[in-house]
Amino acid sequence: MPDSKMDETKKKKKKTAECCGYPISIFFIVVNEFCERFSYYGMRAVLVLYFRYFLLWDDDLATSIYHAFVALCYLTPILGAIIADSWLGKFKTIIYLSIVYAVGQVVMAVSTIHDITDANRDGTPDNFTLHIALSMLGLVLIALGTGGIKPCVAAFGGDQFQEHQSRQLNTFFSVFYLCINAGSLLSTLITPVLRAQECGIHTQQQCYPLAFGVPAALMVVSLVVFIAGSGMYTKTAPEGNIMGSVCKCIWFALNNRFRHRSDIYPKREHWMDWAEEKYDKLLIAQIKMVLKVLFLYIPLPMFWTLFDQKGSRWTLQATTMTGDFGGFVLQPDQMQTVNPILILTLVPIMDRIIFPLIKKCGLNFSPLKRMTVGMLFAATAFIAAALVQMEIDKTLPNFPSSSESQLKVVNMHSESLIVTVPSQEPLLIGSFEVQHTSKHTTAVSHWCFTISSHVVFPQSSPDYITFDQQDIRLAFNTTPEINKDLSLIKGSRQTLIIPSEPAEMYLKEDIKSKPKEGKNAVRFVNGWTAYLNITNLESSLQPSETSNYTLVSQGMRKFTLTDGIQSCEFSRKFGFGSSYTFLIPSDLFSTDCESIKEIEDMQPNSVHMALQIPQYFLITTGEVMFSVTGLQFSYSQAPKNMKSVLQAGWLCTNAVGNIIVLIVAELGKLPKQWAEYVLFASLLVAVSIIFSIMAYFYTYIDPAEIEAEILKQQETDPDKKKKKETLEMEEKENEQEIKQTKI
Ligand SMILES: N[C@@H](Cc1ccc(O)cc1)C(=O)NCC(=O)O
Repeated sequence: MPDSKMDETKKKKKKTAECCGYPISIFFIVVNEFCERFSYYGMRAVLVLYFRYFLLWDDDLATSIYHAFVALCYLTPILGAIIADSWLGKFKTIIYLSIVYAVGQVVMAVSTIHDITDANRDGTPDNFTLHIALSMLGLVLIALGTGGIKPCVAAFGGDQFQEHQSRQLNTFFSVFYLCINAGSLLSTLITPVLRAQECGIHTQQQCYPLAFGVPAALMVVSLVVFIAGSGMYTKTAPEGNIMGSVCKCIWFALNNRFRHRSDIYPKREHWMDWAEEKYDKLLIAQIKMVLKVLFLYIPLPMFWTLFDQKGSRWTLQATTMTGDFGGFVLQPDQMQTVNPILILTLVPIMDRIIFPLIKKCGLNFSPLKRMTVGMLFAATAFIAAALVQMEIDKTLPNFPSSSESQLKVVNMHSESLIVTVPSQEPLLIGSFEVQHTSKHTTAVSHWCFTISSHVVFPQSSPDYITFDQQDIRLAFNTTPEINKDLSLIKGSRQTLIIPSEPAEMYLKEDIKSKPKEGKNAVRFVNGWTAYLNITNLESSLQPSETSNYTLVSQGMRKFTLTDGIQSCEFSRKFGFGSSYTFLIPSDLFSTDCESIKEIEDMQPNSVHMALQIPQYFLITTGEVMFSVTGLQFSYSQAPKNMKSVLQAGWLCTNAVGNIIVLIVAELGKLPKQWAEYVLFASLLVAVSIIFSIMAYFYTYIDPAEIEAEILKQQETDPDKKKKKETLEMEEKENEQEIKQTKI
């Protein structure tokens, strides 16, 4: 009896312990997956912050390395699958690669301990090279581990089920997906909190070691749980270098087909049948099964291209919205946790209610149909995102185009001022002219000119619009008229600060996009007669000086202003994404900071983050239909000895999707974000139509049945023995050739 058939028979005969119809070993596998996903997503949640604020990389480098790491995590599954199916088997591969993974997590956690190189005890590492080297080593090990075990764990879980448990097998993939999301949800909530703690041996710093240490510990737990179930698993042994045989067989078929390209040779049903002269029918049939599924996967990366943008584009969209939900405040990046929360509710609803209902209605909602509908849901999610974006666009400030400049004038002089700019009506700006709005006074002694350079200043240099003596005139009631040469940078917003001594006026550049991460940009103009120290600002402010912007989070923020002798406190509640210039008058301390006036440079965000819930709902419904079904489909349609390989193929669609996101992000963007969302939605609709046509021609198979059928035929086939002998002889010849070449 052939080995493979013997394994199959053994599997059928072996009675596995069951609970409610499920093999007990499944419990260890789903707990293992929960811990592993906790470890992976927990580490990922704080990774960019670690790059940015611990290693002090800039935004671009931090995000590029982050995306490269994620892409690597989805490319390594193919390696894990080859090791499992051809060499070690799934069980050993999971154990060995989990050890690599856990070591990687520990190395990563160690790399975040600032004290290991902080000899001067100033709270910052002294040897960044060591921290970078350790963290890169850690990340490579993690990518190898997490990607390597990923295709094996799902397939190994599937292997635990026996033939009579096909209903339970389908449920397993849903439960598996639930565990992934429960683990990731918990960790994305917990690790940022751990990071926000302070810890350290010599100095107290943000606690990255804890934020990375807990995921490392969970990975060790994951490994221990998996080993604990060791005695209960059904383990299928690898059948030699299957990937090598597959490649050789395909190569032979292609070559043979080419050699017999003339019309005199009779056609064969499939191009792989040209390998029949040399290779086993079973292997050819198995390769055909895998190729058929892999061909079907070609359009799938487009789904992931849209799906993975919820972590980037949608989070950026959230930074231009407000997250005040009354009882609690949601930060823009926390909005992503809506996805696993919805998964935890939608998977049971789909499995228990929606799919059975569809079945009851007599509709055949086959896996490939589900996946197509999932893609359409994702496309609709992007239409919803485009509609939200249009609402946001209505509230965004009118930023200058690349050929325009915007100028604002702030008059801190004691007299009113008339400003004249060519082709604009002269404007009168009172001294600290104020409108009383609620508790705080709002200065209205400013406004914006939007100046199109090509219209008003045709003689200007390419980068600057230069106001010459005649161009801008500032007239006070008593002071003589002042003319000023000003250089306005094209595409920027600038503020002309006129201090108490107007001749010392100067330009200060304004923020010209929404502040990052939904924060608020604030700055102060010092109208007090001496230097001032203000909490949260980098350095003290000289008289008449304007500080750079500092970013503050949403909520009540307190600033203490002191000149070294006197001090007062100024508090203000901030929303999301606003920008303010605070004018400090000369009566600051006598009014106990009450006289500080604010200029709203940029309105706080007004569109609510709750508007993103429909798009999250749609994309998550799409994910349940597409991803859970895809996982199940990849397992059910794969031959017994190539289950991990097809799982890896499935994960590869995700890697390609991620790479497309990277390319699209680098290539030019459409001028309007909503248009980009509509473009992506249209592309996915087009791709899902192609996929549905491909799916229409796909015939579902039962690989085990086909394999058994072929084996039965081969028992009675006299040619088979001959072919096997030829194959073995050729392999020997090959080996000898290699030996001789070496000599
Ligand atoms: N739904 C995702 C998991 C997830 C969790 C948290 C997020 O902020 C985003 C995504 C999922 O199930 N992915 C599959 C996997 O194997 O990780």
